[in-house]
Amino acid sequence: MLRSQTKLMDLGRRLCRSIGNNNGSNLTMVEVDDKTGIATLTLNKPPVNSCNLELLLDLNESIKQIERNGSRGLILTSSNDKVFSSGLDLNELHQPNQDRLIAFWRALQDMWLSLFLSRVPTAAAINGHAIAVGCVLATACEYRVMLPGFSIGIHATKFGYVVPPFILISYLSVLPRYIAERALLQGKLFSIDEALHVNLIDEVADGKSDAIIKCAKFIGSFAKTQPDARALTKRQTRAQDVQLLIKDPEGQLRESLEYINTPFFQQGLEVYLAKLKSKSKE
Ligand SMILES: CCCCCCCCCCC/C=C/C(=O)SCCNC(=O)CCNC(=O)[C@H](O)C(C)(C)COP(=O)(O)OP(=O)(O)OC[C@H]1O[C@@H](n2cnc3c(N)ncnc32)[C@H](O)[C@@H]1OP(=O)(O)O
Repeated sequence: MLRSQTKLMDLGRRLCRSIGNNNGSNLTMVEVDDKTGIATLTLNKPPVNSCNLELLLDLNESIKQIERNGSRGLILTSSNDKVFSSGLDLNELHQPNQDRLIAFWRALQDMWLSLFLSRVPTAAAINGHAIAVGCVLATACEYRVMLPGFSIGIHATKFGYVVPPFILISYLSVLPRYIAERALLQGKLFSIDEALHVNLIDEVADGKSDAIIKCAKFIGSFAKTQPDARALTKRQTRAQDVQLLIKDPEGQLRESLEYINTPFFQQGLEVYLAKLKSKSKE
């Protein structure tokens, strides 16, 4: 092999370094680009990145790991080329074991706070459908780039789910109130053109690598800012949004659990899950 070829291969190997998140699972993967210092955090729970307890814990650990290792930014994406995330794993909510449900909802609240308040610049390369909490993951980031042909939004009310305040806030942090309210009440899923029109997403990309490049460019726009000043300013800007969850996480947990355990919610969920299963068998 030519020396120049070996050099190129070494460079390729050096460009992205995988870092673990200490728990040895592959539910999320983190790779840091050695050149830019930007970490790509990939959701990797087949088939559709539905967020169960393990994925939420793993995601939270990876976000913290990225902050600890001094990465310059975080790009959230998916290993599935059709689905960014299908939202909460509905099996976690259906006839739940109460201890697991408590752990699950705590993990959801904690993960959202970690991502929403992350010290580093965050961007989502949305390379597939981003449904309900899938959309919440994207809106917790500071910037969104999406590929055409997919849907994004929170359609909970269509299926009889009330949305908890932090999910509401993740919409209100990127959309004007009247648009957020209307979309939530309609249970609307946005096409890419609609999402771009209301600024639910910032840019359209023509492929995953293009989306990652655009996200990296956004993160690069903070190169001349002082990281601590940026992080503190972000925290202050978002302080009101997180007040409820930070001041009273257990109260928020209790309210959600009470609602999830109602026969009304459980019956509706049963019908929805059956529909989802029969659709996937068509
Ligand atoms: C006052 C306080 C109130 C508190 C209230 C708290 C409780 C309410 C919570 C309200 C907020 C809700 C948030 C959520 O995130 S709920 C999740 C909503 N998500 C969905 O509805 C997505 C459903 N899925 C789809 O539409 C499609 O799967 C998708 C477009 C994402 C992909 O389609 P595709 O054709 O590629 O894949 P399949 O549909 O064949 O799915 C493959 C298998 O995966 C299963 N699946 C899909 N999504 C989920 C899910 N979210 N949870 C669990 N399982 C899911 C699907 O059934 C298939 O399974 P099988 O292969 O086994 O049949």
